[in-house]
Amino acid sequence: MKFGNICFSYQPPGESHKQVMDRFVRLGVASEELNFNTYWTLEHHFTEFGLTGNLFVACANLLGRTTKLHVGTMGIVLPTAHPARQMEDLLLLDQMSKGRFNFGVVRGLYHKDFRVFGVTMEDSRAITEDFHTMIMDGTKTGTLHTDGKNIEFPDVNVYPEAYLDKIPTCMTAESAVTTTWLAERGLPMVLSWIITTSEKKAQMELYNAVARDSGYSEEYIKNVDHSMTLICSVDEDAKKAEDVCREFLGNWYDSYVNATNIFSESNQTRGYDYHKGQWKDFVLQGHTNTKRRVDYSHDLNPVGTPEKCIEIIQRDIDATGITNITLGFEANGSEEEIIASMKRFMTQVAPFLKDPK
Ligand SMILES: Cc1cc2c(cc1C)N(C[C@H](O)[C@H](O)[C@H](O)COP(=O)(O)O)c1[nH]c(=O)[nH]c(=O)c1N2
Ligand SMILES: CCCCCCCCCCCCCCCC=O
Repeated sequence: MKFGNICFSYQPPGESHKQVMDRFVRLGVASEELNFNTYWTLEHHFTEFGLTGNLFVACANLLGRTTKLHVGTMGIVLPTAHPARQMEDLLLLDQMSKGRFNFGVVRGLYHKDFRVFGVTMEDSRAITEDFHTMIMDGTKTGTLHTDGKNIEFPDVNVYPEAYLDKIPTCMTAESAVTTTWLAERGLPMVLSWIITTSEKKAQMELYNAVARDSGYSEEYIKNVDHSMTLICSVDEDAKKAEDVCREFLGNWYDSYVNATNIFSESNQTRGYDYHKGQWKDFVLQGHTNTKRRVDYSHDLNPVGTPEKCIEIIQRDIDATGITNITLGFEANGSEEEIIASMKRFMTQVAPFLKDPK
């Protein structure tokens, strides 16, 4: 069983960038002190939704301040930077952290990122698949090679060479297309926090079926290091746990929707059907009302008493077989509440979670 802390570096109303960034660093150090295995960062640009635009820089700082903690990205928006630059950054962190960096990637959801970095958003899937393959192959051979479909450059040796024989990587998967692509390669998925247990189970069943058809053994499939993300607040007083997150999550969810234009009815961007369909379902369920959206989020995630948190997480473990659990304590708002929830999780929840039945 592995437990991680995921930190958005979201700037809530009334907080300065300095306060957000100071907390971001302190939560990373606290994660090691409280014996979390991992600390995860997210890449967002140009809005208050996330202040960490360069995750290699953010992770370098946290890896430099810690000695055991594994630090990962969840994830690098692969299509928006040159693969040689990303591979150099990856290899430097792998070497300098002695293998404590996890290269987690996403294909991106935010139109501003693509507009500013000069990439066509509708090409995000093809570019992500291309760049991820060339970078991970390059970490093994030392040479970065492109077939020229999405980017053109001569074969280059990229330094330093990898510290680890196999650098850990993962990719966030919400749609069946990404799930399938990862399964065909036996690569780890990061599952969403805002889908039901049965949807997580179905996603794992799809992955496992495609991985089998792609020739991976049952033993291999059983040991792929998938992770699931969850929002977490633990308190003996269930209502307090819910209320302490409510204001923060209400603002965060609004900021999320405002940061991307993909959910707008007039948006015609191809390649995001899953997200558009999910949002349409949410609208039909009344999630344009922030309170209802937060209520739904609370129903799906471990927010409440230790017993409720154990029940919800164990349900997902048993349904998916995933034992790499990444939690968003940041939803608790203040550093005091966040740390308190992290401590209660590690003493009153984590020790009681069991491997899948
Ligand atoms: C847990 C988790 C974490 C992230 C995301 C989503 C989820 C569920 N996404 C959104 C991401 O770019 C993308 O839209 C989907 O996650 C992947 O969609 P597909 O499955 O490829 O369709 C995301 N996007 C982004 O630009 N920066 C990020 O750090 C993240 N992190
Ligand atoms: C500051 C928010 C606290 C809640 C953290 C949520 C943790 C689980 C979800 C992590 C990914 C959410 C991604 C949303 C879209 C990404 O750009």
